[in-house]
Amino acid sequence: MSSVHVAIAYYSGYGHTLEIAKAVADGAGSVPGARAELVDVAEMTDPKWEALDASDAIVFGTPTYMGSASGAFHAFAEATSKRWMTQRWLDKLASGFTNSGSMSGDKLHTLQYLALLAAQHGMHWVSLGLMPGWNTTTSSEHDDNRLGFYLGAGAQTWNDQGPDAVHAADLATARHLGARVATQALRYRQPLAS
Ligand SMILES: Cc1cc2nc3c(=O)[nH]c(=O)nc-3n(C[C@H](O)[C@H](O)[C@H](O)COP(=O)(O)O)c2cc1C
Repeated sequence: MSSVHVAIAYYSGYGHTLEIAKAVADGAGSVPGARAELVDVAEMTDPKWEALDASDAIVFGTPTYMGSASGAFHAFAEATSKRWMTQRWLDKLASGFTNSGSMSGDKLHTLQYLALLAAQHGMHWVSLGLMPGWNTTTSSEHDDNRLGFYLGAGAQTWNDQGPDAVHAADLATARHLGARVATQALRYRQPLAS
């Protein structure tokens, strides 16, 4: 069986987004033939860059700070320009997630930014692939995709709570995203029918 490598390139200032990143990795790693690797973009090293270069898919993750990706994630994104110059990541799969204090908190802008970053690298964006939850009188905040994103996974954690308070539904949604990216990476590896 072919195997695929899903890298989760994340930043987390206070540990909340790290919990989401770990759930994405759990989901990716749960797919037979896939392995997942967490890459903290605040501490990039040559081996970490090489791991991203060698991956089949990169899932970008960052908290939303001031309506966009965090400054540290932006610094990483700027550093990827060396890869952009040679289109080193051309045709890899990509996806993304973000987490913030408010239900909206302008997270969509962060996901759109991550998708643009992927597009600049010529990567293929994998959407969340879940119907929105918590949007009828009979649904609940415990539904997968409770915040109703399509582009990637969006999570919300209370500003006065620690990382252990990350919502179980957001973790489940993140696991779904990781599994979906790994599954798509395995499909993408299949030879084209002649
Ligand atoms: C500098 C800063 C800016 C923030 N801006 C936003 C924002 O625009 N929208 C929002 O909903 N939450 C915002 N927050 C809250 C964080 O997104 C939230 O605390 C998140 O869980 C932090 O994740 P982390 O622990 O992985 O850093 C901000 C927090 C900080 C520290």
